[in-house]
Parts: sequence; structure tokens; C-alpha cells
Amino acid sequence: MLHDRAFPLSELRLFASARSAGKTTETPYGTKTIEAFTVDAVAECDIALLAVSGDFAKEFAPQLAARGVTVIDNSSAFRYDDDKPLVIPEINPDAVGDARIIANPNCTTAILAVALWPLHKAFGLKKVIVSTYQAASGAGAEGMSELEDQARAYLDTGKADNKVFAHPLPFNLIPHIDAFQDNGYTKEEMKVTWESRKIMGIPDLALSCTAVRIPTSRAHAESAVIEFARPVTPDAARALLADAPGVKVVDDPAAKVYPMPLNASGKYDVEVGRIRQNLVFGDHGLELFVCGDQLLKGAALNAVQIAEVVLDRRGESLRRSA
Ligand SMILES: NC(=O)C1=CN([C@@H]2O[C@H](COP(=O)(O)OP(=O)(O)OC[C@H]3O[C@@H](n4cnc5c(N)ncnc54)[C@H](OP(=O)(O)O)[C@@H]3O)[C@@H](O)[C@H]2O)C=CC1
Ligand SMILES: N[C@@H](CC(=O)OP(=O)(O)O)C(=O)O
Repeated sequence: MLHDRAFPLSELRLFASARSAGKTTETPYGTKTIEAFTVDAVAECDIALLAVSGDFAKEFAPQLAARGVTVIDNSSAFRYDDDKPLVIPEINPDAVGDARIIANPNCTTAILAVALWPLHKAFGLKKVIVSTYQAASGAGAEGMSELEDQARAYLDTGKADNKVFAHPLPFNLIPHIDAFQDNGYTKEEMKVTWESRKIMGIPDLALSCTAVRIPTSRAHAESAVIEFARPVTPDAARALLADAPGVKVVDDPAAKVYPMPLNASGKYDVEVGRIRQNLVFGDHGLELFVCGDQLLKGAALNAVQIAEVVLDRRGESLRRSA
């Protein structure tokens, strides 16, 4: 992705745990040997894209920041800290400021918010009710492997085991992602509420989410019912979304064209379709369906876009390696 977007890096270095150190991987910048993560080694870099656990980020991101590295962190460790920006570049790029630790949002939040934002600016979000259809990739490489292995096992034997997910995922769906909270929602569901409010700057946004894991590989889909402060029409919404960055309108139901994981996987843009006047909220209500690649806009793409904002703000090229 860095290469595809012509990110102006002078050197790419890849770090992982000691388990992976010494392995090689092919990249558009040549064959790269994976290095074991150490603060000293990463402190030689200008920008670090961290995608490890929240505990890891809490321990090491501040140490790297203190050594002058700009850290863009994929975990949830810093997202709710008042002094740390939580950024979707299409929405709040200025929040980056001169922060040394910048949080990348939850995947479900990023995919939804990029579609909600242009509508919010025009019509004012009042209430949002979301149901999600989330891919195995949200549980990392292990989750993707478990889905593939257990789908094969299920077809061969009629049985599927589970280790990563709370139940077998093939030919099933699981309305349980992350830990249950005292209010009956899961943490994944509350993240969509908390993070949407912070990123879009709407502290009192009423947003309720039901998050469901389904047996797809890497694209999250979401159905959103929205009440606006001002009247809205599907045509006006379609026209706004057609011009919005990061979004592609895929909405021709008569031709069986709508957002689907099959098409949204591997794409940078979040697909939006099934745009219609919502029957409950009438002329103030819309209903839409979004689908975006969890590994791209839901994670790595957004992180790289944040890095691009960091460079833009500095108005200078990288001083060391990225
Ligand atoms: N923003 C978002 O929407 C998303 C965020 N995430 C978050 O990103 C993070 C990573 O998730 P994901 O990519 O799915 O996880 P994976 O399990 O697929 O990858 C984890 C990576 O971390 C490395 N790692 C683990 N422990 C260490 C260590 N002690 N030192 C150095 N490297 C280590 C692993 O290295 P090795 O290969 O050697 O084991 C591996 O490369 C999590 O915090 C997750 O919650 C994930 C998806 C979306
Ligand atoms: N929880 C998301 C992926 C993820 O890791 O989210 P977060 O970065 O908020 O922990 C999912 O399972 O689909």
C-alpha cells in the first residue's frame, strides 16, 4: 500500500516478535528481512505503524514517542485519551496536530463514519442504529485461518471447532464481538458509539450498535438506520456520497448492484448502497448499507493516510527512515 500510494519513504523496515525475526518477505522495495522489535531499533525510524496488542502499545508507544518517533497505533489503547487524536483523514485530519501518538480507529467505526460524515455535514446526524456483519479478519490472522480451516473441516466431517471465536463460525454467525459490558452491549459495539462521537465531534450523538461476526474473510458490512435533524432524500444523499472522498456509491438494486464483501474486499473505498428513505423516521430518515475492507480502510489504509497527513503537516520530507 505504501508503494501503491507512492508514500515518500526512504527505507521500509519490518518488525515483529522474535518468532518471526530472520524470516524474509517480498515487498515492492525488495526482499525484506523481518527484525525483532526493540525500542532502540524502531527509534531509528521516523514513523512507526504499530499493529500489535493494546498492552504492547501502552508499554512501547510512549517510549518510542519519547525518542522522537511518530507512532500511529492500530490498537484501542489510546483512542479515548483526551490528549491523543483519533483520526479518520477524510473527517478530522486537523486533529493530528503535532501529536507523537495518533490512534487509528476501530475498523467498524472507520468504515461507517466515512459514509456518515458527508451526510452529517449536510443534514445533521441525530440518531444512528447500526447492525454489523463483521469478517473473520477482525480477529487477526488467526481468525482468518480458523475460518478457512474450520470451513474445510465442517464440509469434510460435519463438525467445526473453535478457538479464536466464541463458537464455530463456518455456516454460523455470532452476535458477540469483544467483551460484554455492564449495559448489555459488547465493547466492540460501544467502541462504535464512543469513537464516532470523538472523530465526528458530536459528543451527544445517539448511536446504538449490534455487532455480529459472520463467516466472511476480510470485509465488514453494516446496515445503518439514521435520523437527521433536517429533511433528507435518498437522491440528495446519493449525490453527496458520490462526491465524498473514500466512498463509492454502489446502488442500483434493479441491476442487483449493492455493496458486498465479494466486491469491497481489496478496495480502498468504502461502498455505500441500498440508500432509501427510512420508514420509521420518514422524511428525516435514511437507511443505507456500507461495506469496506477491514484490513484496508478498517486498519492499514487509514493508518497510512494518517501518516500522509503527518507528512503534509510537516511540509517536509522524511528526515530518517519510515
Ligand atoms: N484499527 C482497527 O480497526 C483494527 C485494529 N486491530 C488491532 O491491531 C492490532 C493487531 O491486530 P492484528 O493485525 O489483527 O493481529 P495479528 O495477530 O494478525 O498480528 C499481530 C502482529 O503483532 C506481532 N507481535 C505480537 N507480539 C509481539 C511482540 N511482543 N513484539 C513484536 N511484535 C509482536 C506479531 O508478530 P509475529 O508474527 O512474530 O507473531 C504479528 O505480526 C490489535 O491491537 C488489534 O486489536 C486489528 C484490526 C483492525
Ligand atoms: N474488533 C474488530 C477488530 C479490532 O481489532 O478492533 P479494535 O482495533 O477496536 O480492537 C473486529 O473484531 O472486527
